[in-house]
Amino acid sequence: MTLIEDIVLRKILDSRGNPTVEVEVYTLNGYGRAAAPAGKSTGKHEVKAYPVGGIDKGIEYFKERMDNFIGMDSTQQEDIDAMLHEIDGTDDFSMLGGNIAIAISLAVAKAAANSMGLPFYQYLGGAFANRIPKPVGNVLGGGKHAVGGTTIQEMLSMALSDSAKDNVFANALVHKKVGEKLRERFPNISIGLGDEKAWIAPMDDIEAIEVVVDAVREVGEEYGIEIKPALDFAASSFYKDGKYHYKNKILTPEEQIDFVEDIVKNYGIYLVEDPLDEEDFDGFAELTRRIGHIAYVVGDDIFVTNVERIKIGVDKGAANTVLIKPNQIGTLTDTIRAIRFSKDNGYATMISHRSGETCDTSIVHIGVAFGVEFIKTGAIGGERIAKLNEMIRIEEELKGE
Ligand SMILES: C=C(OP(=O)(O)O)C(=O)O
Ligand SMILES: [Mg+2]
Repeated sequence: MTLIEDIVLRKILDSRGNPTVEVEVYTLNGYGRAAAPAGKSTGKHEVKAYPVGGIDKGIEYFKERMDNFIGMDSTQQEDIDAMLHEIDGTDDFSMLGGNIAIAISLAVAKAAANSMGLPFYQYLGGAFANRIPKPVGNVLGGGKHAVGGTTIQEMLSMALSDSAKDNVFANALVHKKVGEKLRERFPNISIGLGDEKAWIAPMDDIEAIEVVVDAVREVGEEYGIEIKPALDFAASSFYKDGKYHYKNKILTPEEQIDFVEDIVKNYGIYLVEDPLDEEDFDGFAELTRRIGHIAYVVGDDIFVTNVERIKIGVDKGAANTVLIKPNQIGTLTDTIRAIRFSKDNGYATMISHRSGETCDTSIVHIGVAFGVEFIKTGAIGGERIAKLNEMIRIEEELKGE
């Protein structure tokens, strides 16, 4: 019943209007579909999204080797993912493409879940899959995701109540409130949205942080919900020649650590992602010593969902939270290993969308299945609300409503 009968790959649009890959897997009585997202501020150590020659080349490469998968049991995820590694034959998916690998890997798992009549999160996590990660939503930003915005890539709202529904709505209200503040401040300028549908405005980083911190406080007070501000610096994007290049200043690595520490302490920032360059494990460790007791220090580009790199972080005490992006590593098995390894070593986890997205909701299900603490998947926007609304549905299901 769970044996794979067919696999279909196609090119579809992502939220930036670029091509991405969607995969359908059929068993005798089940079906699963998954699509890959696309990063823009990608980590140097991520697997290759596509082989040289692009998406078409990767699809062709898979089709020539698809017979290996026909007849395999879709419930044997480790075997499926081992086969993906085997047909690729490299350690960075540079022949098949990590995006094609992850879409196949997830579509197989979804087909298995569907064949067994289970919701995806329950198939993956079993009876104890009952906690919804807290949503962390991008409300104002810049970096590589927006021309003319802040240097810091993302300024986010983290609603922390026990209700996923209230949290999702609270983050959307913070987004709205930030928009109102920007319109008041820039009455004669058109204000836009970046790749993740966060606002973009011509402000320096501190001005923008102040707008977000105020919006978070006001919405929190109005609705009686605990909401905290968070930042994703994506610092590798503006680290050049040993220095951090902001719009209005250039900082040495030591000054960057002081700057992040000051911001966290002065503005009550509860989570900082990629505050330093992706190779600076020692800097991450120093910053974690200084602020790790009051804030989540998250590694994205530095860890790239890769157990080998997370292990270096654990050994050095770098960061206290791991960002989980399935397409950074290319298979569901490797993603789950990264989550488990992080948790076993006392790190928190945050599963994440990419700046280029589809309406695929797999990250929500993985987050619920494995007790991931946070999920970063925007505050508004079609491809973002696809995931946020899925959280609301799963919460209802878990409560038996
Ligand atoms: C979501 C992010 O951006 P991208 O997908 O462009 O890497 C991020 O840096 O956390
Ligand atoms: Mg990031």
